[in-house]
Amino acid sequence: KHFRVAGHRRSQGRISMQMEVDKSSKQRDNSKPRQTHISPELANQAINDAITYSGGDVVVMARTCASGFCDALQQCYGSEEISDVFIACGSGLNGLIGLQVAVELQKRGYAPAVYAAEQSKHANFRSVCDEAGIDLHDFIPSTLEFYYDIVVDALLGTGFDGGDIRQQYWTVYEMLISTRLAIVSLDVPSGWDLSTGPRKIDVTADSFIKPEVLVSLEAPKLGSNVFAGGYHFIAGRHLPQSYFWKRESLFRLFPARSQTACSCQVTRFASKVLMERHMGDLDNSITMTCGTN
Ligand SMILES: NC(=O)C1=CN([C@@H]2O[C@H](COP(=O)(O)OP(=O)(O)OC[C@H]3O[C@@H](n4cnc5c(N)ncnc54)[C@H](OP(=O)(O)O)[C@@H]3O)[C@@H](O)[C@H]2O)[C@@H](O)CC1
Repeated sequence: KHFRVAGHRRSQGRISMQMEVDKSSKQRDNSKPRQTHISPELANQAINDAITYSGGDVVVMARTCASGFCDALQQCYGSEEISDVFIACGSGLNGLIGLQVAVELQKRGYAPAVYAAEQSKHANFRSVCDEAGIDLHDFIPSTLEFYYDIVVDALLGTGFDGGDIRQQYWTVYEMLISTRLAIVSLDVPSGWDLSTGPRKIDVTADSFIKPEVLVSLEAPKLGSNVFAGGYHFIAGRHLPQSYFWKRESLFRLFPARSQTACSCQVTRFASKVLMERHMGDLDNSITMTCGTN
């Protein structure tokens, strides 16, 4: 229901979707190359501006991001299909949003459990989890794959320094690399470089996180260009698209801005699956095209 389709029409055996776009699209300068992912510098600036937009309150910002993240997760894994969600949180804002994801998922009928790798810089995880009735772990259960259906990766985001993963994170990081459960990553898959994605050394060793779903916040980061999972959403959109294309050339236009809902999916495969869900059973022989791909 969050995938806003303005209308569709059949022509020459194809269905083309017209998606709502920001009014800012009318001001685009088409002489500049189209850019679809933002640089680390702009990503970090966007964090501060998103917080300012939220009245300077990181918890308010985190809740908005969490709500959009949960919309995305729910579109891929409905609460009637899965129940137990293991959420790995780091000490920064990424982890704070992970905590808010747990609270939101609990309200939506899932059974989330939180793992905190390190003490948070932003919240008292114990009191939030106790108040919401959410399990808080300080260890990774050896039976993880037996008890949980999916894993949320909210460990390291744009604040990852690009160096070796600190020792406190090793156990959970190893789990995220080796688990057979599907991973839903928040903003940036943990350990990925903001510009290039998984580091070369990790790719060579085939030792990096491969999420099935990626939920970018505000805008996709350059490194997510190499994301090869099935579904890529954007959520937590505090800032208008014009914010990005004014600062960094042109930005791909996404469907109309919504603060809480995940408002589009970036991956082609996801488009087809989601459109099928939204439009009912479709003839498989019909090729679908989507304005955002
Ligand atoms: N982009 C956007 O548009 C928006 C982004 N937003 C969100 O904000 C997040 C960024 O928040 P953030 O700055 O708190 O960074 P994040 O990644 O959560 O924390 C990093 C933590 O990890 C640690 N750490 C660092 N290196 C490490 C290492 N090698 N090994 C181990 N640990 C390491 C580091 O510790 P420190 O070095 O500081 O002691 C710090 O505590 C971003 O991901 C997104 O979710 C929203 O605000 C909305 C707009």
